[in-house]
Amino acid sequence: MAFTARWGILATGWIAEKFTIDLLIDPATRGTADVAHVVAAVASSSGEAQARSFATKVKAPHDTVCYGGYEDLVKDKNVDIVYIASPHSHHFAHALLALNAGKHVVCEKPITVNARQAEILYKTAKKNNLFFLDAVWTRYFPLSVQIRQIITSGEVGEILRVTADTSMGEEMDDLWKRQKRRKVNLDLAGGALLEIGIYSITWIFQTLYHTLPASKRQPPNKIMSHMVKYPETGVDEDTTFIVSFPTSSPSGSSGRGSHGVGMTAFPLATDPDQRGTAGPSVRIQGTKGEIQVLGMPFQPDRYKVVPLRDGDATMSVREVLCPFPAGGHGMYYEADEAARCVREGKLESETMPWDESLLIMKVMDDIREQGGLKYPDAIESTDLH
Ligand SMILES: NC(=O)C1=CN([C@@H]2O[C@H](COP(=O)(O)OP(=O)(O)OC[C@H]3O[C@@H](n4cnc5c(N)ncnc54)[C@H](OP(=O)(O)O)[C@@H]3O)[C@@H](O)[C@H]2O)C=CC1
Ligand SMILES: O=C1OC[C@@H](O)[C@H](O)[C@H]1O
Repeated sequence: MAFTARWGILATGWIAEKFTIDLLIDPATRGTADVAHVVAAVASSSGEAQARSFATKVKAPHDTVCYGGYEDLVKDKNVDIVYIASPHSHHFAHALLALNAGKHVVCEKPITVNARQAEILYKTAKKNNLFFLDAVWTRYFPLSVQIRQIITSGEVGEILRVTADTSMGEEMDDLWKRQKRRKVNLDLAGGALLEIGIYSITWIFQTLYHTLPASKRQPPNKIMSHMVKYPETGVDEDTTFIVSFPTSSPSGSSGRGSHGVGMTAFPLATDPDQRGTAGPSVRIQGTKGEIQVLGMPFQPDRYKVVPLRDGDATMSVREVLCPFPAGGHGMYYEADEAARCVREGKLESETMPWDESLLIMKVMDDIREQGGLKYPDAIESTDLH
């Protein structure tokens, strides 16, 4: 009998819609039989009518309860897990609200503005015996699981370098002046690094750090970066970084270490013609070959394993397709992971342990400090007024 997770959706913006539609897709379509999901409630800070309109738009069941405020949602006894989909400037406050009301939490990326806030959330989850998931969706894709397995199998050798580029090809003034977007708003913790650079960091961490045995994982020993600001608002529009690790994957025994080169930008494009002619967005380079990830780093749907030529004519390139079943966006994989963890009484997922999530926030803090990107005190603070 499948375990059914009862979800409460906090906020009704762009990603909340994608996530909720995915939750409503029959898990059988992706071969999942052990967990299921119901959308128990939806809350909008813009009022109950907005929550109702969202529920109708995503085709939530008629008995989905709609609230005109987040405080009511977290009190709902029929909600097990709250999905936080507000801007990241507000994740700290909203996740704390849910944890203090005794709810498990799945929080959109980046989980907070800085590591200090993330640390408080994880401590609170632990103290209250609640599950908390850093919902950086790509990590939970079968494609990511398969790639991590290929690395740990040793097939592509010792991984020495990873490059990852998450750049959207968007016009800055259009983003800001015409669309008034959250993504470039300093008050909402906008900027390329936190918004999309986190995917480049995710690839660096899930390949160079997470694939090591837990006992051999060590924090980066060097972080270098270059940041370009968007003058209108002061957020970063273009950031490049190198993150070095003392040991290399998969064995962790080599003294060579490894490094990841991450790129992220709004005005430049990873895939300028949207036909993939620029090549892989992520390259995971090992001593016996490499894995090339195709498609944008946040939602890739295929990868190639390319052996290093060593004269063996039998070696060939293998391309693996990982489509998203039932027309889904791919967010159901993180939902399934959360439901499984809650069913098993786990507080954290092995796919994204709390200490790794915290380390990623620390790397972003470091890069921001190097670039002089500070957000207003109101959203960097750990005090809630
Ligand atoms: N995993 C992924 O692929 C993606 C993740 N994200 C992440 O999800 C979060 C939300 O992004 P997105 O959906 O694009 O954002 P939107 O601006 O589309 O939606 C955010 C929603 O948050 C609520 N909200 C609460 N407080 C505020 C506030 N002060 N200002 C604005 N909105 C507020 C509003 O909902 P209401 O009025 O109903 O309360 C609003 O609609 C971000 O942290 C982002 O990084 C974003 C895009 C893709
Ligand atoms: O997090 C994200 O991933 C998907 C992108 O389309 C989106 O702009 C970004 O916010």
